[in-house]
Amino acid sequence: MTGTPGAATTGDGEAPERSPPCSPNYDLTCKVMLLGDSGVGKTCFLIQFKDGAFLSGTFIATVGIDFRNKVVTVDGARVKLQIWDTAGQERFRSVTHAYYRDAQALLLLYDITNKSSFDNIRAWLTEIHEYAQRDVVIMLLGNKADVSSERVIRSEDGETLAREYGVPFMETSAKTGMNVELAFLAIAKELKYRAGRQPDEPSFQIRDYVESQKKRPSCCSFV
Ligand SMILES: Nc1nc2c(ncn2[C@@H]2O[C@H](COP(=O)(O)OP(=O)(O)OP(=O)(O)O)[C@@H](O)[C@H]2O)c(=O)[nH]1
Repeated sequence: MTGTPGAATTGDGEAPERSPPCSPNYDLTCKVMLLGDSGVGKTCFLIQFKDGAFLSGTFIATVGIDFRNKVVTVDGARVKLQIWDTAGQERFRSVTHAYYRDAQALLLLYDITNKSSFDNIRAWLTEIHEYAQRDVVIMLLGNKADVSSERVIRSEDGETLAREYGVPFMETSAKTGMNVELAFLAIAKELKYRAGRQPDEPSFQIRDYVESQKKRPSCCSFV
């Protein structure tokens, strides 16, 4: 993705809503951010979810921040996800920090074929705790699960890290689409549940939901 450094580009030609409220009136509008090192696949992940397509070929790093909207229906409610795709490169960090505070959910990606992207997850979580809302929903995603021959991070390592931080985890592929929709649906369900919780409604546990729904890569998860 390209854009103007320091400014939000409007990928759909739609004006981004500043501080969208999670209001039961619209059914619901929620702001989700994609975070993680440069090259882990954030833009591809978003395009796969939005358009069902995979951007292969030359890697063009995101500049600044970009967004797309997509409406999903969960449990009878229409949830508009406003999804912000951030630049993973260090030099854009101060731009993206400004967007954290309005986010209700963060999808934090690493690349299962890139050890440093996994090692940097702790630093990302530190940053999240510094800049994001305290009750922000966080999900850890090990992307590029289709590239089993180049895997350097075991699925178990992702699971262990996620458990340590109390966040849901799954491996994904922006190329094949594995678990991409599920990641956003789980977020939408959680935010819908938080926004419109009825006294008689059973509680929604996002980690249990993800565990019960996620697909695992067809090949072994060991290296
Ligand atoms: N095989 C495979 N390749 C992927 C996957 N996701 C992304 N890629 C490739 O990884 C490279 C980087 O993808 P991007 O989506 O641009 O990465 P990014 O995280 O948005 O990078 P920044 O914009 O710099 O933060 C591209 O060459 C993609 O084609 C995936 O799930 N599987």
